[in-house]
Amino acid sequence: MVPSFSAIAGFTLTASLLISQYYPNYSIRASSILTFLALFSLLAVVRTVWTAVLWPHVFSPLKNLPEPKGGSFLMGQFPVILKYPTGEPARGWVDDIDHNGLLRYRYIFNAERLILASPEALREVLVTKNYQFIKPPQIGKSIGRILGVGVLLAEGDEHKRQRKNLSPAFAFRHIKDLYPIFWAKAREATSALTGEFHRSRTSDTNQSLTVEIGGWASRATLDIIGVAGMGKDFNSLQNPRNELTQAYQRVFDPGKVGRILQLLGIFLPIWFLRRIPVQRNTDIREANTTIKRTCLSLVQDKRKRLEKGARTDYDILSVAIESGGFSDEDLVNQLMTFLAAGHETTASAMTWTILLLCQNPAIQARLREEVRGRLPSLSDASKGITSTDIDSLPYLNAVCNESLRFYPPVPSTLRQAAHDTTILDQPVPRGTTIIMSPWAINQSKKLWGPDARSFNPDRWIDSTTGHANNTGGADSNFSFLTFLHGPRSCIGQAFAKAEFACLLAAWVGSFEMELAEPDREIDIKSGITARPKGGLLVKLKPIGGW
Ligand code: HEM
Repeated sequence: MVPSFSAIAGFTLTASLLISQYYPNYSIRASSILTFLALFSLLAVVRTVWTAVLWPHVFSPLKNLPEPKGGSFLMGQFPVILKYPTGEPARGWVDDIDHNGLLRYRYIFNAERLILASPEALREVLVTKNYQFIKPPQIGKSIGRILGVGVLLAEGDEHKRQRKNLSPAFAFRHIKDLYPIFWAKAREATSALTGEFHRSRTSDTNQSLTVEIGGWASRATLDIIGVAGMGKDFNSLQNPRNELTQAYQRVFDPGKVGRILQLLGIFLPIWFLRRIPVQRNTDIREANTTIKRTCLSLVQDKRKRLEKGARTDYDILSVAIESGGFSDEDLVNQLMTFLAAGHETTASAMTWTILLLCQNPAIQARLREEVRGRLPSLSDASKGITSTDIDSLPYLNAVCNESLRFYPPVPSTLRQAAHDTTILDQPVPRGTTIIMSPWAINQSKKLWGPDARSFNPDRWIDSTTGHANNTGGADSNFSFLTFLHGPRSCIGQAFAKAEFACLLAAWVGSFEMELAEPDREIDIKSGITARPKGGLLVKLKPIGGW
């Protein structure tokens, strides 16, 4: 195990103080500072030569794995990774390089990274040896302030315990009762958009309304997780300037400074980075205060209600309180996790789907026909929907699945080998970073066939029966990685799919949609979730008669 730079700094500081005190002849100009600097520089150079040159090029057991051609001697593929959106380089490598399920690439200063490129490799890491691979600890230290230190960041037995206590809230028998809430919020979003249309309409020629659809999606999904997950309506659809919405808006857009801080995190301790006086750090601090305060008041209100003997609710918060397994501080952390993990992801899915439907007007029209033909009108508030109404629409579900395949909201995620282990019999040293890229796997031609990179909802419909199929035609479940698999897969998958289908059905049934800037090239904004860079401007044209 190679000592970290901070360990080297600690060691050399102690050594130089001792040398100056007891062996002054060996110190540099009798100065402990100069001795420290000289010793630290020497050890830092030795460490760098070992980790950046000798280990990856000569000694590493991973050195013979296939890797992308043409990396820099010292920086490997880091320049390519930096240039393209998260997950994009891996998408090419998984298909273009011959491999047996594992690929290696070299990151900054040749730090080795292993891409899992086959269903077998993914199964081993996500299921068979799940707890041998942890989330890299620096993730918790950096985004933990926004994500909360809850089930998403817990490890080992602690993760098992938390997941078990939270699981009842996500069982389908409970999620199915939430469809009416999802539908009601979808209706509210649609009428808010229609209201905007009427307000902005200045003449009869002004037939459509241009909106940044990603912002609307985020506010709708934040309100949904509030009502359905915590029994609280944040009202961000009605009030876009709401404190919580703004807090998330700021932190989910890291900008250049955020990305630089993230890279510096590889070398410098997080406590130091947090103290750098840049706006990004202020934004995170303020967002953390707002989000924590909101979650604490939710926990306190819910506890009071339950103590007064109110009927037990079955939202995530009530289930977590009733399990008895969480202190108030734990509960605040869990709520922070669900708020963050549970709204930005689904909003990203909505945004990409609207883009795809604008780019494919025939698919949009076919979906609208199914929705308007089979679901009750949104304008009739007395007519609710059930889970069966939504789940029995084959084309709606096909479009949702295909969009989640095509643009997975989390394009890439990381693990780290907790100790020396193997994947597909390949020795993997402790500390190796493992990359799982839903984007690369979901669009791999090796796994999905030659049309893997086309948006084709029909792959999710059985051509003979016309019914939905659950595989999209892929041979393995592990070819669809959007929610991962195994004990650490997305706990909110059923929740997400249901709210996504309801929102999409309501929007597509109510508006014709086209891109406001059809010639603009869509760049992808990197981050934990992927979004179109600069937002997505869409022209909405309300269509009556439903
Ligand atoms: C389309 C929407 C969504 C997508 C694509 C998605 C995707 C994911 C992915 C890929 C992970 C695994 C991350 C990792 O381990 O590296 C994950 C975990 C998680 N997701 Fe989701 N998610 C979505 C919606 C939701 C919703 C709505 C909720 C809550 C209501 C939620 C709660 C969670 C939680 C708590 C975890 C951590 C699970 C664990 O570690 O045991 N997600 N999600």
